[in-house]
Amino acid sequence: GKGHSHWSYEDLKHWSTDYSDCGGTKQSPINVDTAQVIFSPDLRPIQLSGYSLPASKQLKLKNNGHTVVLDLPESLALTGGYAQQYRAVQLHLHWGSPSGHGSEHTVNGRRFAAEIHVVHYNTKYDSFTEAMVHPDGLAVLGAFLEVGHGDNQYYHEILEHLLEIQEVGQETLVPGFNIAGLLPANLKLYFHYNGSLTTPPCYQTVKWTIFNQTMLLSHHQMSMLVSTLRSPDDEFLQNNYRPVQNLHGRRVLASFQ
Ligand SMILES: NS(=O)(=O)c1c(F)c(F)c(SCCc2ccc(C(=O)O)cc2)c(F)c1NC1CCCCCCC1
Ligand SMILES: [Zn+2]
Repeated sequence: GKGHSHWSYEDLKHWSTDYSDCGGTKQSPINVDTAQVIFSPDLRPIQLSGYSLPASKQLKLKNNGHTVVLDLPESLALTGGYAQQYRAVQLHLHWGSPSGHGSEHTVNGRRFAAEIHVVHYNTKYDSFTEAMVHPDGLAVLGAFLEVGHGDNQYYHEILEHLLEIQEVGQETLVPGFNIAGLLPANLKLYFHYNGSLTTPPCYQTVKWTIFNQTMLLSHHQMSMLVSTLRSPDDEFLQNNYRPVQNLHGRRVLASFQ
């Protein structure tokens, strides 16, 4: 997109000179200190509708130089858990390298191997470009990825195509599948806070939901994720995570004790 391409995870200090919101007081990601979260029993289970897509529905998968993005149809709707309805825009991943973890959010200082973000916009606005400049404009669902036993069949639907989009700007088509399979089965246990996009323009317009349950991928799948895509400087695209940001007094809510 316009202006996105010249920033990098190496020169984080310049983000706020080019994009003023990046220096704001409601930035993401954050560290979740579980001793400081506020148990909020009124937080409802997250409900996903229309997430199961037929294989006939082709989805665009792109290496945009900063991550791998799967465009999502607006038919995917986020209903429970938020006061208003949100519709899907895209999903993407953040990861580390063979020698280190790369989730964006951390829990009690622990960084997980990787993190998925499913980005939605509030349907009271006409489009996500309009929504993303309003404080209640965006809702992002986040889940941590770790190495476990056996391949994850849902992540396989994306990871098996990474070789087709190794270079920046390359895109391919992926047959539809149940996108909900990329997120935990238990959508009741999550942290919730108000924050921002973790990339320029860093708009402070995201209601974040970070699930407590972690997704498990095989070791081979995780190594595919961290060592396939190339970045603009033709190195491996790795460590595409922003350091955690100061809470500046924000409270993190938890739907569980
Ligand atoms: N964690 S996050 O949600 O803030 C996030 C990142 F951390 C991201 F790193 C990204 S990718 C970087 C932004 C970008 C670059 C190029 C293109 C393109 O060529 O199409 C598109 C986007 C990325 F796309 C997103 N999500 C986007 C934020 C960018 C602008 C609005 C689009 C929806 C959400
Ligand atoms: Zn993200």
